[in-house]
Amino acid sequence: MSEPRTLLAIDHVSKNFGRVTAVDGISLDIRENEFFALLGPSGCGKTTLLRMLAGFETPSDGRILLDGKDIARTPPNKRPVNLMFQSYALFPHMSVRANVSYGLEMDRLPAKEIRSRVDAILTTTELVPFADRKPEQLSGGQKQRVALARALVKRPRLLLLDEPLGALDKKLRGAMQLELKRLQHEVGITFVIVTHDQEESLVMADRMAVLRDGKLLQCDTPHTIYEHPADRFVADFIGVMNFVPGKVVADGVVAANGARIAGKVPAALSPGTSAVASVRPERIRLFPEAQTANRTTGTVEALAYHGLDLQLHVRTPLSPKPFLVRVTSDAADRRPVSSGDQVELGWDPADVRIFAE
Ligand SMILES: Nc1ncnc2c1ncn2[C@@H]1O[C@H](COP(=O)(O)OP(=O)(O)OP(=O)(O)O)[C@@H](O)[C@H]1O
Repeated sequence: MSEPRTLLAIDHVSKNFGRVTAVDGISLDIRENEFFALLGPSGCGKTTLLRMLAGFETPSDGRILLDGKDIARTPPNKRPVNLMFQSYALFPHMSVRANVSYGLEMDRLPAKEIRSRVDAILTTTELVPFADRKPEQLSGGQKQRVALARALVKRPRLLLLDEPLGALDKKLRGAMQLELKRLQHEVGITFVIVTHDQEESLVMADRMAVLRDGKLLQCDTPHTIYEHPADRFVADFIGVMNFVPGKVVADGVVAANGARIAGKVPAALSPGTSAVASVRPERIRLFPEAQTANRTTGTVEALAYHGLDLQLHVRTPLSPKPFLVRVTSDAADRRPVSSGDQVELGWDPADVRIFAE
């Protein structure tokens, strides 16, 4: 397979607002035709970074290269970049078609070309039946698609989306996540989306960057970030993780109560240092086979059905917080458990991740 081409190179970019460093020396490459997510808790600097890509903020330091050309100081309207706002910013008095045509009319394109481009994008976004309606006559999801159509019709090299699904209810969000991904692949435009919703990035992104306090913690595929988080913060922020605090030994961590959790110790952690061993809820087995290396017993404190799986909270001697364990409903049916039961838990050393405290 050929190497993916870099469309946008963010090179040691920082942004200070007075004494606040909102973005702190971030470098990352975004590839052509990629669905890329910027993710992090509130205040981590993701919106500021997006605004610098759009041209609404100028970096205090560093370069932003689009196709190798530094655009850090190019005004927004001179960049082949479009920003879709969370509020959609549709013109209320104009029809869907007029909203979508507007940008091309401002660019003074020939009427025939405008018509064919607008028709094509209305079809892609499944808005043809609503072309003559005003925004107030549309549902939230339809408005979102109009905003998207309006941004895409200009054929930007890069489309920036700031919390694009933030205004939608949970069920519609799920549907639109898949819809957005489909559209992105269909139009072949690079998308950079900002979100604080880790589930959303896992579902949609080809690759994602996790930010905290203006710094880049990890940039990779959702799968790698989920399976091999760079540090404890990422492990905790993405998905659910069980943590066992303790001290490093050669081949694992010894918990406070003396139990040993076997796992691969990162080279940077020398024996005797404080660390946490961690394991995902779906990697834990109830009533494991005898040879399972890591095991503990605990008491079921609570259980909740989530359709396909059952989530258990199990109090163990390993950590102050109950372990979260996810078992399939099938497995739970074969050997039912209820609140108050004593259970055995087991997991493999290969599923253990060890981090500095
Ligand atoms: N114009 C500004 N002047 C001063 N400080 C700012 C300005 N814009 C952002 N900041 C600060 O920079 C930091 C990063 O803000 P930013 O909006 O980029 O975060 P965010 O990750 O997008 O957060 P949220 O998810 O809450 O929108 C915050 O501490 C914020 O208060």
